[in-house]
Amino acid sequence: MFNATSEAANATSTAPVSVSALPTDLAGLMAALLSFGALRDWLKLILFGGFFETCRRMWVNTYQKIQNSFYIHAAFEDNDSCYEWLMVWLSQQPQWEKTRNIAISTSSYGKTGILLEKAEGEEDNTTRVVCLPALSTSYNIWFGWHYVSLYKQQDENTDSYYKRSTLHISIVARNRSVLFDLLNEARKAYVAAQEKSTSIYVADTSNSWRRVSERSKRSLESIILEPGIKDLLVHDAKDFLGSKEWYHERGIPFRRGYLLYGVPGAGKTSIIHSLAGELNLDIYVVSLSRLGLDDAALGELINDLPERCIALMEDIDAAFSSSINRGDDDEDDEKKKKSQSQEQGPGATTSRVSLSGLLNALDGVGAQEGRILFATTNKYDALDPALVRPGRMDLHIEFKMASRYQARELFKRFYRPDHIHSRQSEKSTGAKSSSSSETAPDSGYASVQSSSSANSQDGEEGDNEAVQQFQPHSHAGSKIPLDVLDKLAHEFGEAVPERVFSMAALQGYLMTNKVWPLAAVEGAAAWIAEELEKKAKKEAKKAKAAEMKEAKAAEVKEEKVDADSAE
Ligand SMILES: Nc1ncnc2c1ncn2[C@@H]1O[C@H](COP(=O)(O)OP(=O)(O)OP(=O)(O)O)[C@@H](O)[C@H]1O
Repeated sequence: MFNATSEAANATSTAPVSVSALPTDLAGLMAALLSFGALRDWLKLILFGGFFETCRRMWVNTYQKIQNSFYIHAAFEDNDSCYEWLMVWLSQQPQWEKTRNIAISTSSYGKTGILLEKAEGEEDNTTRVVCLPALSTSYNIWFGWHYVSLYKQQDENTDSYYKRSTLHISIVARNRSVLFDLLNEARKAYVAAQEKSTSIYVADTSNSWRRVSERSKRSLESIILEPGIKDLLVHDAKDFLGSKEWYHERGIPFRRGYLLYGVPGAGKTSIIHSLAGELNLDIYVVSLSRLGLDDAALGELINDLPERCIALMEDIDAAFSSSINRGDDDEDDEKKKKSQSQEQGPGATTSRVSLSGLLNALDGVGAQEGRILFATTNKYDALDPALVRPGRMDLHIEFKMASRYQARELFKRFYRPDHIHSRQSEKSTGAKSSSSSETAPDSGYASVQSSSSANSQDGEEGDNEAVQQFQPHSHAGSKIPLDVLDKLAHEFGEAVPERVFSMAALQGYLMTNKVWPLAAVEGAAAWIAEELEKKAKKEAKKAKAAEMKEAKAAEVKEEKVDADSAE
């Protein structure tokens, strides 16, 4: 039966048409074409197919139009601040907690996220994790009365190792103001989460800024500088940030640069972090010696800085002169450089940024307005005058070795009872504070030291030796009365020679007597003598090395003269 039918069909479709019978008019032509069975079927298929496709497209277009008239769509790229605001906001939404398909990240913001439990044997744990949208997954949540759909998508077209992703948001709303309400709320959540920390950004391999960590804010009181320096910096930076109009009216580029120079370990980096916390600014670290960074990439990075931020360039001298080392540590640096070049392979250079590239990036046409630049160096004289001229680096501040005043204040701050520390930090964040002249109740194991002070003055110090050797790395601070503390601080200040040790070195020494102020004072003279001896040895070694180098150079010169005269 089947064969009979198909044969009949073949007979119809393959019937020969004589060429002489070909019609000449259009109707005849159509009739002739339609006389081919297969062609007729194809035509029907095309007509029906076309009809249905047109209907489908009309439906999709109409649906999209209807949807667009009810929805607001917005896209947020992950290198933009808005993206981070939304992540913080999202991680705080109660509805978000019920989401089952999520991405987990340890990059929490401030106190957002879930605090993980301590592992066995671990003393403390501060690791928090946040639940973020997973890639290629749709989520629906409510923002007030508005239905919000979220979708995170990865950009597959980028060549770099780090793939960008974009968060798409659709809100059921006829008015765009809802989107801005959401952004306002997200930003507030972000600022609140950041209240006690500063975000640090660095450039990734594709030259985009990426938030890599956050640091707890450090109070300005914890940085001890000569009187007036901190105030100068804080007032100058605050004044600058509030003077946008003033700059614009006078046609002066709205940028400010600070150059902090001087000995290592004097507090240059610390004051920058502290100031960032005080001014509520994030820090963008520009690493001039990053492999692969060239003039164009640097310009791009500087242009991409947000309007209010701190751009930090540490050791700005090192980027332009490979022969420059950091002070005393010539040998260490030489070793470091060698191992770096071995790691990076042959032919790898530390930086391809030129001085003119940096100058252009700093104040070229595209340079971001409103940013504060902080540059640090240990080699002030090695810097090109063009780099440090006003307009690029407006304020130059020298950081010296510790004075007696600084040593005294460091001691007081180091051993101050904990409750005064916390009151001070409350004060620095604007909370109520009480008089600092309050005396702490003298109890607890640190008071063993106080009594030991009395004992030792009486010549009975043997019994406490074992206690003193135990250096508890605990959370408890000293509980010494403030008047005793002042007295000990004065003694410590007197023992420390003026402008010989860095603040970092003094802090390092006090760390060896973490909760024993008296032991710190008593041991200061011995420590100082030891350190001075080490310094003298180092100097002598350095002088000898320089002498040998000179002698070798003279020898080579002599040999050359001999060779020339022999010729
Ligand atoms: N003036 C200071 N007041 C309080 N602490 C200080 C001071 N200077 C240094 N320190 C302490 O010493 C350590 C090193 O300080 P910091 O990194 O800020 O020094 P630096 O001048 O930036 O050094 P480098 O030039 O090597 O980068 C920090 O832990 C900091 O707490």
